[in-house]
Amino acid sequence: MDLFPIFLKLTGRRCLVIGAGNLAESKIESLRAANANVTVIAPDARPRILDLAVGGDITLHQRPYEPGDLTTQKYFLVVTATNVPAVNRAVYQEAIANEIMVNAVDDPPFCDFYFPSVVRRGDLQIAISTAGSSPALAQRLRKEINAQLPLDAGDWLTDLGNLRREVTQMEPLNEERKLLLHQLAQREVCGFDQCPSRVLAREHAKTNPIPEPEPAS
Ligand SMILES: C[C@@]1(CC(=O)O)C2=NC(=C\c3[nH]c(c(CCC(=O)O)c3CC(=O)O)Cc3[nH]c(c(CC(=O)O)c3CCC(=O)O)/C=C3\N/C(=C\2)[C@@H](CCC(=O)O)[C@]3(C)CC(=O)O)/[C@H]1CCC(=O)O
Ligand SMILES: NC(=O)c1ccc[n+]([C@@H]2O[C@H](COP(=O)([O-])OP(=O)(O)OC[C@H]3O[C@@H](n4cnc5c(N)ncnc54)[C@H](O)[C@@H]3O)[C@@H](O)[C@H]2O)c1
Repeated sequence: MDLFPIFLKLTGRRCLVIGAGNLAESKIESLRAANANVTVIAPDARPRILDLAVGGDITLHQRPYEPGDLTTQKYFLVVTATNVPAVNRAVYQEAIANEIMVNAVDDPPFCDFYFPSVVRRGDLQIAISTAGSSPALAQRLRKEINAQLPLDAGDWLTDLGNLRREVTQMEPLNEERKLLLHQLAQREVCGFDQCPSRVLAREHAKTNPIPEPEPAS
């Protein structure tokens, strides 16, 4: 299956979850981790989901799904995770009819995207897909990568990203800048002004300065 891998920006986007059980909870958490605006519809909700609703972190409608629920608001994405396959399929049909991306959890024919298995350290995310061939393998690979990836990889990436922004302000977009950025991506980087990698970047900028603008004639 030729799936297209992308990382979506969901901040503030309206996302709807039908069902508030075990599987819904993990989807709600991953949508919230991306700062999505989450609405949940289910007659019974797990305690964690109730807490999120009470805290104002999500909107919860404690009732069964009704046809038309997907169009009361403009939703970007829908996840259906009830324990009633007929409900999940009705939600899928309504989503398709309204061109809304939909995932019926653990029900591949009724998904137009799949959830990956994810290893995360801050902004660094490694998402694993087997296209549904073996979720157990996706989970195993996640655990293996997780065990190998340093715990501070996210902090390091934050410092590296900040230094990269400094470099892109000091040097023009050319082959030398690209080589420097590859070099920095292999080094220790910290937030201090006198960090050796930052000193190296400043020295490098002297050999590759941003050209002066042409004088106006
Ligand atoms: C990655 C992960 C993300 C997440 O769920 O957020 C995820 N499943 C995870 C775990 C997991 N799921 C299952 C097991 C039992 C072992 C096994 O079956 O292998 C385990 C492992 C366990 O729990 O031990 C059962 C299962 N899953 C699907 C079916 C239906 C079918 O195969 O027909 C069945 C049979 C249901 C039944 O028996 O009725 C289908 C899907 N599951 C997907 C995602 C999508 C494809 C992912 C991919 O392979 O690329 C897809 C297609 C749709 C979707 O739901 O998006 C998460 C890993 C979390 C982690 O990292 O730990
Ligand atoms: N939990 C697992 O590990 C697992 C694994 C594989 C498959 N599944 C299947 O996935 C489905 C969901 O699993 P779960 O563990 O999250 O179930 P669950 O029983 O914990 O939760 C089901 C949720 O669906 C809601 N619901 C029921 N009817 C509804 C309706 N008409 N409208 C809106 N919400 C409704 C319930 O209120 C509840 O919140 C089940 O079909 C289950 O068999 C679960």
